[in-house]
Amino acid sequence: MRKRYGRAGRSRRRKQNQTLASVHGVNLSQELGYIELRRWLKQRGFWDLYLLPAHFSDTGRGLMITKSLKAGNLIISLPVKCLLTTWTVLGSYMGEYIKRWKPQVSPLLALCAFLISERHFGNKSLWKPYIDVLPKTYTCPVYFPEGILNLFPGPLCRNAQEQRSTVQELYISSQPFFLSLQSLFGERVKDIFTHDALRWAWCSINTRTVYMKHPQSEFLSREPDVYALAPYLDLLNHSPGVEVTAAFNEKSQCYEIRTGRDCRRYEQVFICYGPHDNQRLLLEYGFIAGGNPHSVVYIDRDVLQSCLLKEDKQTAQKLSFLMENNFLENLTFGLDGPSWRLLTTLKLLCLGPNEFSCWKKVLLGASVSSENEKMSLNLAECLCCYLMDDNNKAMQKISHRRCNKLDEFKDYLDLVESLRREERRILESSLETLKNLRSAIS
Ligand SMILES: C[S@@+](CC[C@H](N)C(=O)[O-])C[C@H]1O[C@@H](n2cnc3c(N)ncnc32)[C@H](O)[C@@H]1O
Repeated sequence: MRKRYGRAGRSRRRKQNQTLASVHGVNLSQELGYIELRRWLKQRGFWDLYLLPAHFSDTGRGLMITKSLKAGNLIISLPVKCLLTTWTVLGSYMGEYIKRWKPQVSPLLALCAFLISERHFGNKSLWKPYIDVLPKTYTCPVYFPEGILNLFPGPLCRNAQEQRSTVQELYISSQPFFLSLQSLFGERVKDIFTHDALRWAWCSINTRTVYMKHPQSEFLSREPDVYALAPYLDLLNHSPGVEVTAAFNEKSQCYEIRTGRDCRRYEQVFICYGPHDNQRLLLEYGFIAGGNPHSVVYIDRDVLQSCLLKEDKQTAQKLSFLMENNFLENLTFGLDGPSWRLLTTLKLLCLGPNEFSCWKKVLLGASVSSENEKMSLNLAECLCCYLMDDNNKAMQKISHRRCNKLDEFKDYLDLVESLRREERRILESSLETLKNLRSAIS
């Protein structure tokens, strides 16, 4: 008989279940797609009893380990036969077409074309069990509706637009090559190699490949050939705090990942995709990591300019000096306050007319005058408040969008909102640090 709980008890139980689902996940290994995938991998020499696909409430699909691991243990070792690389493509039915094509296609385009083609072949595809478990859609900016991109912070918005243009240009410039593949298909290639299909393939490669350097092929253009799609291994999610070593082992001919720390039984195993901040994670992988220690808030040049109180001839000179020396790039606030780069830039901008000759001192981290220290902290605070205001306005627009019941956009709005919330946390913390710094010098 089921136990009856009071309201507090029910709420406690719900919270416990949520924690369990986020930590332990719901085992997916009995679903047909994963049974087929594991059978297919076994035929190619990979079998792992301890690593199971599971759904986790906080990160979505990932891999759960059913035995504990010690630091240095292998998480996964995937034989080369399971990897999908440009070698696979060049050795396939598409290889002859690629080898003949001039100008040579890039490694990325070769992989995209192969993925699209294999998805199209469905049951006839040798890679079907893998293609079947790939996401059908992605949450990278190239998938975002135009109206929602404007809710991103400025620098991310620009990078997102660039990503859309990259895919659009690749689609347009690849048309002649796609047309050259016509004899492989019964249908019109225009209906197979659509913009939507290319966007899907591009995101599959961008979000899922592992780094694996291949020797330059004479049949491909000279762009770096560093991609390997790694079925099953690519179910591993990212956590900024974990340490792993990952590389192709020439001796075992397997792509291997080792854990840098102990992993507990029945928990999700994470790897680290790199020390990326949340804007980068959203741009490249379509998600953000809560509490990401690498996260920062970027300051645009025009935001900096609009916070400079009085713009005189000297300010213009200083700005062009800073720009020439690349000092206006990567100016950030982090959880521990303004970055060294930001503070140095602000100190340079706040040098008085008779302090201008001391710029080297500023670069060496020495104090020029208490007036300069005060003014640069004031400017930092002004920037922080400006960004906070921008953040509040974006949050208001997000909630306004939600009121308009645009449910189809929910996932995208959730993502922007999480990013904005994380950025607000950073700005609040930076403001606190700035207050402390100011009271320390006054
Ligand atoms: C290599 S795949 C990992 C497996 C993926 N979750 C899946 O279901 O196929 C990378 C993608 O997983 C998702 N992802 C990875 N780490 C995540 C995390 N910590 N939180 C949320 N999503 C994550 C992102 O969508 C990312 O583009």
